[in-house]
Amino acid sequence: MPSKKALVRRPSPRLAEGLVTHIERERVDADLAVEQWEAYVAALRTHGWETIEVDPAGDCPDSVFVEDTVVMYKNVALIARPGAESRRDETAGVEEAVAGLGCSVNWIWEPGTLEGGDVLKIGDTVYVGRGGRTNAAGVQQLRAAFEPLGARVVAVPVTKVLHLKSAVTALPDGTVIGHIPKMDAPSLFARFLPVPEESGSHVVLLGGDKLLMAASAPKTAELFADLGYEPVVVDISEFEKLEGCVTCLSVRLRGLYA
Ligand SMILES: NC(=O)NCCC[C@H](N)C(=O)O
Repeated sequence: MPSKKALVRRPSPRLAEGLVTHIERERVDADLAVEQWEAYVAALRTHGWETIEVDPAGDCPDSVFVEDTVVMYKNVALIARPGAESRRDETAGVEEAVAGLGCSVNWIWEPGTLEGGDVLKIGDTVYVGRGGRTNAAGVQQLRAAFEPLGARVVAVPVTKVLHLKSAVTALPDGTVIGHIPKMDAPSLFARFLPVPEESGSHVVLLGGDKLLMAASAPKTAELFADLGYEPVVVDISEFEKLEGCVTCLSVRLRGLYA
């Protein structure tokens, strides 16, 4: 039976200093951010996920975006090497957490850079965004780590958004969803459904028909409900101001031998 454990990481008191690359900086309400994070974690728990808090990294403003620090495939945790230098200190605590859970640990090494937000897994196909945070050496190292385990790694150019998963994720049946104006190469995806809002392209699969989504994508939530899915909506406005989305606030550990 697949594990239903998920890593999360409490927001740093320095959250408001987090990086902003493709959008204008807006003031972040740190108290509201903590409330929203708690509601996000509660939504995971309500839907059967055991959440594991990685030790907070108070000095790292972006550490709440825990997805960027590690990529899981089967029982292997590939520790990222963030393209953003200010995020490099985030990985130590995550490495400790995944090793403690019994994962086999591997690493992206210099000169490689890779952030987990650039990696979208659909079954054994692993799409990796080559963009501002993940370089060619990072893509090569991801291939070398996961192809021997049975993955097929597909590299995707990303120039318009922060990470691949800022532009596309996938429904439970593997249909890729994305907001076309933010995508470089929609034709790379064989079964593709366009969505009307940028943040509508981000879903976390909670199990069954349930999709965790941001409150900022009401039209897409309606579209998914009409297709027989059950949107579970959370407000993550304070994280969106820092280019975060629902996917980046957790790492689901689905391949663990629990
Ligand atoms: N996977 C993600 O979408 N991560 C969002 C990271 C946002 C953070 N402010 C950053 O620029 O690194």
